[in-house]
Amino acid sequence: MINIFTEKVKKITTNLNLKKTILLVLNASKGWLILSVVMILAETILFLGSIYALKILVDKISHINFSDKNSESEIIKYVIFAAALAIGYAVARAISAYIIEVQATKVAHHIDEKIHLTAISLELSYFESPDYYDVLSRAKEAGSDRPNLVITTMLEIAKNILNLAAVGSLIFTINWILLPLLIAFVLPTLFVRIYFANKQNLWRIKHTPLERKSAYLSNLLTADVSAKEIRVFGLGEYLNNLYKKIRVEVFERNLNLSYKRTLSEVLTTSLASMGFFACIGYIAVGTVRGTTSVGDIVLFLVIFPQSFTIIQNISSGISILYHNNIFINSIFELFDLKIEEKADEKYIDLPKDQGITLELKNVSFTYPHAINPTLKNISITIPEGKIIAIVGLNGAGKSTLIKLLCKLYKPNQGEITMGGTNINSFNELEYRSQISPVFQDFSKYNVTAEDNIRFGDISKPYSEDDIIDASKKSGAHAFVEKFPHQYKTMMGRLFEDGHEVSIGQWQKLAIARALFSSARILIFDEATSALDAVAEKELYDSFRKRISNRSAVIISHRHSAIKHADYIYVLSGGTILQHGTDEELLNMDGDYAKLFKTPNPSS
Ligand SMILES: Nc1ncnc2c1ncn2[C@@H]1O[C@H](COP(=O)(O)OP(=O)(O)OP(=O)(O)O)[C@@H](O)[C@H]1O
Repeated sequence: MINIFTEKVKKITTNLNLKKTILLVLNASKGWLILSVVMILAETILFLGSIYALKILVDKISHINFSDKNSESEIIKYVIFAAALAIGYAVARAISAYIIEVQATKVAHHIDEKIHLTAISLELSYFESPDYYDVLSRAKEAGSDRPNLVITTMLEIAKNILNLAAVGSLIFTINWILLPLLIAFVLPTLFVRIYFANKQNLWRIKHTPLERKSAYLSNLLTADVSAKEIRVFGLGEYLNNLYKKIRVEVFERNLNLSYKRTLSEVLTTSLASMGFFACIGYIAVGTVRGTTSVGDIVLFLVIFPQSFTIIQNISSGISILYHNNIFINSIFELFDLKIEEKADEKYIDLPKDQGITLELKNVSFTYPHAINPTLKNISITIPEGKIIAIVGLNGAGKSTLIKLLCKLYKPNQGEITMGGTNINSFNELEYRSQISPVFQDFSKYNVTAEDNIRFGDISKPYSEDDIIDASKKSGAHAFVEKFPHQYKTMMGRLFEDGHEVSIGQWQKLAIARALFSSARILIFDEATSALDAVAEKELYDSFRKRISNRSAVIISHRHSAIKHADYIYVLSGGTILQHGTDEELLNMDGDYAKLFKTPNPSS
């Protein structure tokens, strides 16, 4: 699956993905999009009208009959008419800008939401792929405004094409030769912009990994999690130099492209200016010869800068479309992943009568991108209502096994069953609602203390008693009740009035979270590693009472945590070496006895 994804990423081309973008924006804000189109049409009509009114005004002034008493009032009428159109144009532009702003916000929210929904629905294995992070980082960058920018740019291009057609027809009324002359001089600007926009996009695709690396280093230098080590180990300067090296490399690679683009733009805009003066000369000579009017010169002087701006706008609009295309593609790439994953899956209900005994049958597993398997031919049973412990040295594969039990990864060989049915047959959410883990690298949520606990089952109706009950069982209640706002206290220091606690206290909140859930299987992966010896002993000595009749899987390096388990598996190098009760294993001459027979101070 990862390989398919990598292939898909490689296939990103610079083709414009306009149809999908339009549908996306229509989905987010149909009404506002229609309004934008209407306003753009109004703007164009008013723009044209105001310019043409100006030309008529100048012609009227230049042909004025000074003996005619009505001519003054007639001129004023034309001035008022031209002014009204110009004001109408200004108002239409302001309304358009407002509509576009509202539309942009709506689209940005819609896309952010879709990106989040897609990210949370992806299998964990996607997070193993650097390609995924490249696409995600581009999609996130694109998320807030780019699809809308593409639509507004398209509307702008459409508006400018309409304006150009209108302006072109006005130029045509002066003299037909001016139009092809102008196009010939201005067109190279357009081509140069499109060419370099395309080059810039290819450059961006190539450099996303480098950009991500520098963003990572920048984050390391500024984030709180790394602040302590950076100071203690004096890593600041070293990391900053690494960051600077990447920035300089990216800058230098981009410089060459920028240099070529600037040179080409200087040449093409000079050509356009030559065209302008050639036309001015042509009309000026025509006026002297009496073939063109003063109004024509005024019209041209107003129109030419306008038409030049319009053509510039069209070309920069096209370059914006290309420029944003890679980001838009990344968004669709991300959205498409979800559809691929979830299609055609049919689920069966969770077992009711058969119980929830979990069984791993000859399970083997290799991480995506890894060469060697982490788990080899593992068979373990977690009977309903029993406490099972898994023991092993660092890197033995214990946490990996937990990830498989949580259905975060699927085994490459063998199967995991619940109540005799392969867990792949169950709906993921439903299956996971039966499993409540405390991960080794549990999350510290910067929300209230009670929400830290409620996150164990957010669908459960709010009950303060249940929250406090779980909190007491985990040992968190003792410190939470001392907070000024008890369970309403904000945890962590990211937000105002936040209360930072020790790592052991965070861990107690994580345990309370797992206990709060109604899941029938609890998993404690090094869940008490930061607890003091007294707190850990208290927890495990009455563990059965605390978890009532639920099943549990405990992973720990401490004998005190596992000795009460009903059955213990010893894992080494991804295989089960030994299994039995604590007493049986201690009496065997194996790894378990070596680890735990000589009591250590913490056991
Ligand atoms: N995301 C990953 N991608 C590739 N390989 C991984 C990944 N996570 C772990 N591994 C590999 O799997 C092996 C087992 O890791 P695991 O975290 O399951 O060990 P563990 O028994 O829980 O160790 P510890 O006691 O240190 O927590 C590691 O040696 C590592 O090489």
